[in-house]
Amino acid sequence: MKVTVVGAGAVGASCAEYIAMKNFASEVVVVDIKEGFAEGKAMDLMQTASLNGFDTKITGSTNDYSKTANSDVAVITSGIPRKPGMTREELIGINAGIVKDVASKIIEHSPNVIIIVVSNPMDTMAYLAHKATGLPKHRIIGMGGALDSARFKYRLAEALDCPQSDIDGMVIGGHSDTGMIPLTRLATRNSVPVSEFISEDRLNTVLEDTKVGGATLTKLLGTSAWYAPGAAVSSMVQAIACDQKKMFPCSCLLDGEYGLSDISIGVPAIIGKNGIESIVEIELNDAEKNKLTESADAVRKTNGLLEA
Ligand SMILES: NC(=O)c1ccc[n+]([C@@H]2O[C@H](COP(=O)([O-])OP(=O)(O)OC[C@H]3O[C@@H](n4cnc5c(N)ncnc54)[C@H](O)[C@@H]3O)[C@@H](O)[C@H]2O)c1
Ligand SMILES: O=C(O)C[C@H](O)C(=O)O
Repeated sequence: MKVTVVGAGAVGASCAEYIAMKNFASEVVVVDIKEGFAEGKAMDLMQTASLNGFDTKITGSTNDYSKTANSDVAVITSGIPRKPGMTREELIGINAGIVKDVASKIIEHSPNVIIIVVSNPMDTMAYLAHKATGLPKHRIIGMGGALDSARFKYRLAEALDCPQSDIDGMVIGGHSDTGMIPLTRLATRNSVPVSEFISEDRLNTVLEDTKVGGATLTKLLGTSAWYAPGAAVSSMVQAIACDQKKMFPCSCLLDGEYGLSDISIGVPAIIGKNGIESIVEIELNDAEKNKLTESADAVRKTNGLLEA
């Protein structure tokens, strides 16, 4: 399994590191536009191999996509991150051009690749990658829901004062401060609804904290987060590499599922060797359906900016 990671910045490097640490890929090629940066990150990471016990070969390249040839999976993290006080949507002006350019270069050298889009605003960037490459819809996946769900579980475990491993929960909808839909009704602690353990008010606080999870970290760090994003991407790459058929909420190009079409937005999907193996249509109640419609309207509004 050969994996390309475009963008050797905070998220790209974290993603390459977690992929290597999980030891399922033979090769990771990191690409960046900044001269020598990807080569430097790759060398630094390779010098952890004997310490951390992995055999994955990590190499770096300054914008030479021939090095990425025949990648099975490519992760797009290139682009600018937000600063405190910004929304992800404000990044579209710079990131759209970068994602479009990078996606075309990737498939030029790896025609059978599965692309995972990370750059923000992620749902719109995934949609753009579909439009720019024309790849079959199962081969472009946006990463957002896996991260948002991990943050939801973190917040739930904090509220219930229990280990995160006791918690199950999922966030669907757009990967934005207002568009995320943490499915509190379906969240459980060892199969028991979390509402049995905490009050409705506390659950609402968990919901709101989850939605602004990225903004909270951006305020603390001065730039956006990278450890959990890198870990979330590496889990999705592993699901493809090992054909795990694992369910992740992720941004999928919809064709009638959940009553939505021609939009990429977070819904549960089975991820395996073909990328998106299938989309899982769970029964939502009316309130959840309305939230998904509102979230989709907001993503469409951002998609509209691509034509501007
Ligand atoms: N979807 C998510 O859940 C999620 C999570 C975290 C971050 N992000 C997004 O990921 C992106 C990267 O974040 P970061 O913190 O790693 O930023 P960063 O600034 O640390 O790294 C971005 C890297 O992209 C490189 N780059 C820019 N243009 C390029 C091009 N044309 N080709 C190759 N490389 C190029 C830069 O040189 C830089 O090294 C941001 O848009 C951020 O908002 C998304
Ligand atoms: O918050 C951001 O801008 C980055 C990313 O989308 C995140 O959720 O961490």
